[in-house]
Amino acid sequence: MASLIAPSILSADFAHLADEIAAVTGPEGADWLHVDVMDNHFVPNLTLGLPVVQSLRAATEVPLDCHLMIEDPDRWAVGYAEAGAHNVTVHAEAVRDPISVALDIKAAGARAGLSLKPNTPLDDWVEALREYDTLLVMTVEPGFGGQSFMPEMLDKVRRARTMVDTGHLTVVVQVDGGINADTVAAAAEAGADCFVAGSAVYGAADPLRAVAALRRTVLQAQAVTDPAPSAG
Ligand SMILES: O=C(CO)[C@@H](O)[C@H](O)COP(=O)(O)O
Repeated sequence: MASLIAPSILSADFAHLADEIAAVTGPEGADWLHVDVMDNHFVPNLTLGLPVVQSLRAATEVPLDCHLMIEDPDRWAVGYAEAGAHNVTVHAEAVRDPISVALDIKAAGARAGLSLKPNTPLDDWVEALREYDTLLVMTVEPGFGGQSFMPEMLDKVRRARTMVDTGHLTVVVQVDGGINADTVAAAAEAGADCFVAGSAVYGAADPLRAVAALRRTVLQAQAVTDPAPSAG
C-alpha cells in the first residue's frame, strides 16, 4: 500500500501558481500535485486547461495528477498525457469509451485514472478498471474545494482495497474531497493509498508541514491495518 499525498492546487492562489507549488515541494512534500481541470459543463465550475498544465510541467518536477472534470474526456485526455502529466484521470460518468481512453493515455506515457462520483457504483466499472492504474473515489461531489468529507464513501474505498489485495485490480486507490487531519486516518484505514487535499494544505499556515503531517497520520493508520506498508 502506498501513502501518496497530492495537494490540490484548486485551493492555491492562481496568480502565483509556481510559488504555491514550491510551497509544497521538498523531501517531505507533495508526492503528486493534483490539478483539477473543470469545464463548467461536467461540473458547475471553471478552472484551467491544457496550456496551464503545459506551463506547470515546465515549472515543477513534482508529478502532475490531472483530474479531468470535463465533458468529452475521450477527446482531451491524451493531450494531458502528451503535456507531461504523470496521471490523467477521466470521469466514468463522462467517458464514452473507457477502455480506448485508458489505452491511449498509457500509450502517450501517463498513468490512466478513472474517477467515480459519489453515486456511481464501483461494481459497474470493475471490468473497465482492469485497464486503469488509478481509481479515484470522490469523497465529495466534484466541483468545489472546501466541502465536507462523505464518510459513506469509505465502504467504496474498502471494497476497492479488497479488489486490489485479492489481485482483481492493480489500481492505486485515491480519495479526493474533504481530506484533512480529521478525516485522512479513516480513509487510510479503509485502504486508500493516495490522498488529495486542497484546503487542508493551502489553508494551513505552513503548507509543507501540513503535507508532512497528513503523511504521518496516513502511515500511522496504515501501520495498524497493514503490517508492512510501503513508503509510497
Ligand atoms: O476535485 C476536487 C473538487 O471537485 C478536489 O480536488 C478539491 O480540490 C478538493 O478540495 P478539498 O476538499 O481538499 O478542499
